[in-house]
Amino acid sequence: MNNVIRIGTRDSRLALWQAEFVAKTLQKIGIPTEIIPVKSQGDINLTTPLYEMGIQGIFTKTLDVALIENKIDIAVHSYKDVPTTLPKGLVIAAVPERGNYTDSLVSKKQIEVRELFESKCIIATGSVRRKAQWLHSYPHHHIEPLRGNVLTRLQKLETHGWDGAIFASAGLQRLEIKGFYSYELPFLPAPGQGALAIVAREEDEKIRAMLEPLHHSETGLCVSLEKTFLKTLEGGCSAPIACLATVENKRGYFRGEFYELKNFSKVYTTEFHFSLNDDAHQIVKNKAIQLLKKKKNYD
Ligand SMILES: NCc1[nH]cc(CCC(=O)O)c1CC(=O)O
Repeated sequence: MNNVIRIGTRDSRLALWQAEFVAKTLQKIGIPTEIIPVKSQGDINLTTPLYEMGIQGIFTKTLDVALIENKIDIAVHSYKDVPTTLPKGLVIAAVPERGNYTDSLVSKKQIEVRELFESKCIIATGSVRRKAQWLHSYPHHHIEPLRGNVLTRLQKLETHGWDGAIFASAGLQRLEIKGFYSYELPFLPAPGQGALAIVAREEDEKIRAMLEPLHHSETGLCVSLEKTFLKTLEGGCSAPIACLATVENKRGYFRGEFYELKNFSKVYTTEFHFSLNDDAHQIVKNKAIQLLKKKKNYD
């Protein structure tokens, strides 16, 4: 290898922004980079809802292969798109500081809270988590399926008669979306939302060392706890899952929930503090198992 880090990324505008962000950060510390965009299966098939495709890591697979075949040195992903288990030989080498982790409702017209309660609104989202959370709050609304990258989804919102669509706030901010109204929602996010994962080959010590300055350890801990929560629950149910770990004044705080698939009015929630010295992963695992037991008692 010469000294240029080859950065692989999906070719959506958001993915390219994120890869360029990592490239700039590396350049600032004197490391030259080259960006190599790659098309992913998740971007090619835009009609099937993701949760029906039944493939883990649909957005990351092509880049995993490129890494293993040594065509790129690192892959930059949205952390939430990275499956709970990476292919053998690959590791998350760095997690930069998290951006905005919230979801936002985006609309063409201004929306008043009163309207949400009084009207039968049509809201578009392709995410079963967002659908569950939205219908939990507004059971009288209708959800329309919506897939595609951020810009495609905004174009569809522009041309359809929907009242709004739900997006990750981080994506809207990174692409500096203008011309729409947007409202941050109080929902718990998808595990890892708003954070990036920089994946490298496990054996590539040199690259891993170069990435170390980009790692934000609090973000790294929080998002990996969120993935542990997801992984533990995934073993026991296929329900929509949301959670958020935060650290304030050296103290951790975790909130998690999952929804009954056939009845979104039913939600199982947990919240607890964790200390940064504890085995926080074990605590999260135990709390997730307790939550699954609660569901079994109810069934
Ligand atoms: N599902 C696709 C995806 N993966 C990451 C983001 C945005 C950035 C992030 O959440 O980290 C998005 C767009 C969205 O959910 O609206």
